[in-house]
Amino acid sequence: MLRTSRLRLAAAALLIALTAILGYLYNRTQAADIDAQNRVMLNLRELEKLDAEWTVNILRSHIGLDTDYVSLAAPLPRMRELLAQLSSALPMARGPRAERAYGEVARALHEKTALVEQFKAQNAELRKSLIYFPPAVTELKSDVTGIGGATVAAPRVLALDAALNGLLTDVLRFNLAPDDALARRIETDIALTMQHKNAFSPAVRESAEAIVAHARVILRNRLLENQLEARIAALGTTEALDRLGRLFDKAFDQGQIEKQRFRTFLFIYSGILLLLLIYAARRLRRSYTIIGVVNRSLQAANETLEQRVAQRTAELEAQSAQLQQLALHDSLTGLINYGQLTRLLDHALVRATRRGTIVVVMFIDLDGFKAVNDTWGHATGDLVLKAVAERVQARLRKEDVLARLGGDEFVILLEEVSGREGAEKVAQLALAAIRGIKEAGGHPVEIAASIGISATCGDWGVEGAADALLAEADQAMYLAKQAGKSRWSLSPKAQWDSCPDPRSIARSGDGRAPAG
Ligand SMILES: Nc1nc2c(ncn2[C@@H]2O[C@H](COP(=O)(O)OP(=O)(O)OP(=O)(O)O)[C@@H](O)[C@H]2O)c(=O)[nH]1
Repeated sequence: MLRTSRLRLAAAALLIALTAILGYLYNRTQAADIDAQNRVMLNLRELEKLDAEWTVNILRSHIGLDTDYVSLAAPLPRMRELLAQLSSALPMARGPRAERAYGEVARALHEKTALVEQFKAQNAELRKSLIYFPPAVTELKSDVTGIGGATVAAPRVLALDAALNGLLTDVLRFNLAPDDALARRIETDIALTMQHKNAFSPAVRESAEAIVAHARVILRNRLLENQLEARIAALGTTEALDRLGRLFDKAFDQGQIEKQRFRTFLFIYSGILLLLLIYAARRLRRSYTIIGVVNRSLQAANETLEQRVAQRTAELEAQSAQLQQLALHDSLTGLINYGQLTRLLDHALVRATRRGTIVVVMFIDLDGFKAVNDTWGHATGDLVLKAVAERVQARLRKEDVLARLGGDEFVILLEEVSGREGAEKVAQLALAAIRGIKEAGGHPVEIAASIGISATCGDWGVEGAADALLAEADQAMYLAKQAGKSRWSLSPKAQWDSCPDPRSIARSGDGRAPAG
C-alpha cells in the first residue's frame, strides 16, 4: 500500500517535471516579436537620419542658408520620442553593453542639443556681422574715395582705402578658412584702419569703427563657431547610434539562433515524450488485456460457483424435503406417521370445535399379520403393510387421512362426519379392502383387521384431547379384538350427536366433552 502510494507520488512528480520542461522549451521557442524588433531597427534608422539631417542643418546655418534656425530645433521632439522608445526596448538587446551604448547615444544627443543652442546664439551674431560687413566696407570705401575723402590728403585716402581693402579681403577669407596668420593680419588691418580713419570726418570715423567692431565679431565668432562645430562632430552621435544598432542587431540574431537551438531541443524532447507515451500506452493495453483475461476467468469461476451453489442448494432442498418426508412420514408405506397424525388431529379438533362438526378416529390393527411374517418372511410382511396402505387409502376421500403408527397399526382420521353410520361405512370399506389382500410377493396371505372407532365434536380447548381420542379408538380396537377380530367396535365414549354449546360444557375427567 505504502509502496503503491510512493509510486503514484513519483509518477505525479515525473509528470509535472516533464510538463514543466515541455513548457520551458516551448516558451523558449516562441517566435520573438519580429514586429517589435523591426520597430527598434526602424527607430534607430530614423534617429540616425534625423541626426544626420540635424548636422546638415548646422552646416546650412554655418554657410548662411538657414538663418531662422527652425530646422535645427524641429527634429528634437521626435528624437526624444525615439530615444524613449529605444529605452523601453533595451531589454530586447539583453545585456549591459546595449545599456551603455544607449547611455552614450542619449548623452551625445543631449550634449549636441546644448551645443546646437550655443551654436544658434553664436551663429546669429556672426550672421549679423557677415551681412553687415561687406556692404559697409564697400560703402565706406566709396565714401572715402569720394565725397568723404575730398578734404583729406590723397595719400591718407589711399592708405585708408588700402586698409579697408585688406580688412575686407582678410575677414572674408578668415570667414571661409580661419587661421592664425590671417587673424594676425586682420589685427594689422584693423590697426591701420583705426589709424587712418582719424584723418577723416566723424561720419567716416564712426563707420570705420563700426566696421572694425563687426570685423572683430566675425574674427571671434567664426573661431568660436568652428570650435562648436568641432565639438559637435567630436560627440560622435552617428557612431554611438551605429554601435547601439549593431548591439540590437546582434542580440536579435542571437535570439534567432537560440530559438532555433531550443526548437531542436523541443523536437528531440517531443520525440522522447512520444516514445514514453507509446511505451505507457503499450503497458496500459497489456494491463487491460491482463485485466480482461482475469475478469473472464473470474466471471467463469463465478458462473461455475453460482452453478455449484445452485446445484448444492437444490441438493440441500432435496435433502431437506427428504428429511421432512422422513420426519413426517412412514418410510415403508409413505403414509404420515404418528407425529404428523397428532398434529393434523389437533387442527381437526380445533376446526370441529369451531364448526360444530364431528371428528372420527379409527384405530386399525391387523389380524394375522404375525403369521404372514412368520410364514413368508418380513419382506412379505412389508408388502402386506404397503398393500394395506394403498388399498385403504384408495377407499378414503381426498380430505381423509390415513396414518401408520408403526408395526401393523394404522389410523384413519375423518372430519365432518355426518354420523355413526358414516363412520361405520368407512370402517367397513377399510376392513373389506384389507380382507381383500390375498397375496403378497407371490405368497398367499390371509389378513383382516380389528378397528376401534371413536368420535368427538371437538377438543373445546382441552389439552390432550387428541391423545384421549386416539386412546378411546385404541381401546375400542381391543374390544373388537376381544370380540373375535376382523370387525369394528365403537367406543362407548364416542360422540355422534351435535355438539353442545361450548359455554354449557363442564370439563369431564377423561379430557373429553360430555356426551349430549
Ligand atoms: N414385516 C413387518 N413386520 C412388522 C413390522 N413392524 C412390526 N412387525 C411385526 O408385526 C407383528 C405384530 O404382531 P401382532 O400384532 O401380535 O400380530 P398379529 O398376528 O396381528 O396378532 P394380533 O394382533 O393379536 O391379531 C410382529 O410380528 C412384529 O414383528 C414391519 O414393519 N414389517
